[in-house]
Amino acid sequence: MSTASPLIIALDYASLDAALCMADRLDPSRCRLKVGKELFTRSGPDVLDALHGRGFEVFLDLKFHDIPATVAGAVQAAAEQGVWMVNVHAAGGRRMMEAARSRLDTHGLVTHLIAVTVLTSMEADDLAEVGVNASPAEQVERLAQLAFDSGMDGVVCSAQEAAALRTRCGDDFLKVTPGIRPSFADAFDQRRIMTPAKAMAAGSTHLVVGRPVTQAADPMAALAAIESELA
Ligand SMILES: O=c1ccn([C@@H]2O[C@H](COP(=O)(O)O)[C@@H](O)[C@H]2O)c(=O)[nH]1
Repeated sequence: MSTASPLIIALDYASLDAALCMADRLDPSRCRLKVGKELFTRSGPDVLDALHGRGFEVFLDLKFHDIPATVAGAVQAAAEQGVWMVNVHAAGGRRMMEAARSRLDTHGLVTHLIAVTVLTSMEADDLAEVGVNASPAEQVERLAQLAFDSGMDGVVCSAQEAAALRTRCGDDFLKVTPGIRPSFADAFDQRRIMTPAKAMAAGSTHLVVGRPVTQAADPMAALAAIESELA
C-alpha cells in the first residue's frame, strides 16, 4: 500500500519479533517503515517479506559505501526484494552513485535511490576529526549537489539543511530527514534536530522518526501527537 504520509518509522530493534510487534500496531496507510543495519543484520531479508506482507512500503537503510561494482550489486539486490527506497553514502563518490543509478535503470527497477550526506548525529567538531573542515551545512550542500548530478532521487540530510537544498535542487529532489524530535522527545545521540512541523515547513519530503515513537511509554499516542502536529 502506498501512503501520502511523510512519516517513516525507524524499526531499530534487535529481533524480528520485536520489530513485527511494533509493525503490527502501525498502519501502512499512516506511515512507511525503515529497516536499518541492526534489524537487517539479525533478521536478513525475512523482515522485508514480513513487512511487505503486512502492506508496508519499506526504506532499506543500509547506507551502502564501497567500490562502484559492489554497491551497484547491493542496490540491485535490495531493489529486487521490492523495497520502496534504498540508500548509499554520497561520500562514496560520483562513480559509485552513477553505477548504482545505472544498475537500477538497466534492470527497470523503480526503487527510490537516495544518498546520505552528513549523518544527523554529526556536528562541526565531528567533521573536523575526520578531516572535513567545512560546516555541516556546507558539506551537506556539497554532497547533495554531487548526489543530484550523479542521478540520485534525493538525499538523507537534517531538516536544518532542507530549505537550502530545496532552493538548490528543487522540490522533486527528495529530502529524507532523520533527527526529527517532537517537543516531548529526548535528542538521544542526534545533533542536528528539528520538530516535525518545522521540518515539513523547511522542505523535508519525508520525516524519519525512531525512538520518539518506538521508545515512548505509549508509542501510538506519540505517533498520534506527531500526526496532529503535522495536520
Ligand atoms: O543521518 C542519518 C541517517 C540515518 N539515520 C537513521 O534514522 C533513524 C533515526 O532514529 P531516531 O531514533 O529517531 O534517532 C535511525 O535508524 C538512524 O540509523 C539517522 O538518524 N541519521
